[in-house]
Amino acid sequence: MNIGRPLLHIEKLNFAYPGEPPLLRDWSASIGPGVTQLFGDTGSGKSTLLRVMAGGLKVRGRLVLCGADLDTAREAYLQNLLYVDPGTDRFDQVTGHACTETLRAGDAGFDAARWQALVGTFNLAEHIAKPMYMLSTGSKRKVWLAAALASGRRLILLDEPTGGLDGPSVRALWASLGALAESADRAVVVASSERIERVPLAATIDLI
Ligand SMILES: Nc1ncnc2c1ncn2[C@@H]1O[C@H](COP(=O)(O)OP(=O)(O)OP(=O)(O)O)[C@@H](O)[C@H]1O
Repeated sequence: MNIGRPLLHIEKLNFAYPGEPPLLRDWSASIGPGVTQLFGDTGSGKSTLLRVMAGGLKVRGRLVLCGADLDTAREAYLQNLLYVDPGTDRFDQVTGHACTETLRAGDAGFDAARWQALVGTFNLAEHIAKPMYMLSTGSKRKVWLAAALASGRRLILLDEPTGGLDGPSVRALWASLGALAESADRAVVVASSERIERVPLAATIDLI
């Protein structure tokens, strides 16, 4: 387990979808280095909370990532994180390569050798030049995961990352997350409705 300085501070968040009961009520947390699991049943709000952390939903409260306040330094905040909504159609019309270029833009710490190795392990070589709309759900997810796992950004947000993945890819994912679990200055938040037992967790956030 890593005990390090928190990278993401979350203070008194309040959020409700229009016409729905609140999902977050004065909710605060700190995310430190290593792997943190966001755990909860279906519908408990895991995906919503990731979207909030990624600055994609308007909330009341405060989010500060590596000293950058989402409200007052939005660009600096977003520059430090990587998140792809698994339901997005944002990349459908571009190739896996172009998608990766977008996800690594401005990321000085992006590890191109690691990315190349992941493309091999994920069996993506024959798909990476195709438009994303042609890829299966699992292959699309692998393109995003390869970019995320090779990223040098300080906060990586993964929503049910094993969804649609074959066995070897799931093992490669856990191996990469196992290495990130040792990190002293980078955080990964993994939303999952199943308890993670394959990597040592820095923390678990239970959404009940
Ligand atoms: N765009 C939306 N508008 C209104 N309600 C929404 C919207 N997105 C999600 N919800 C509701 O918010 C609640 C939390 O959903 P969310 O997808 O965040 O949960 P989750 O824990 O990620 O679930 P799952 O494990 O099924 O992905 C659910 O009741 C859901 O129906």
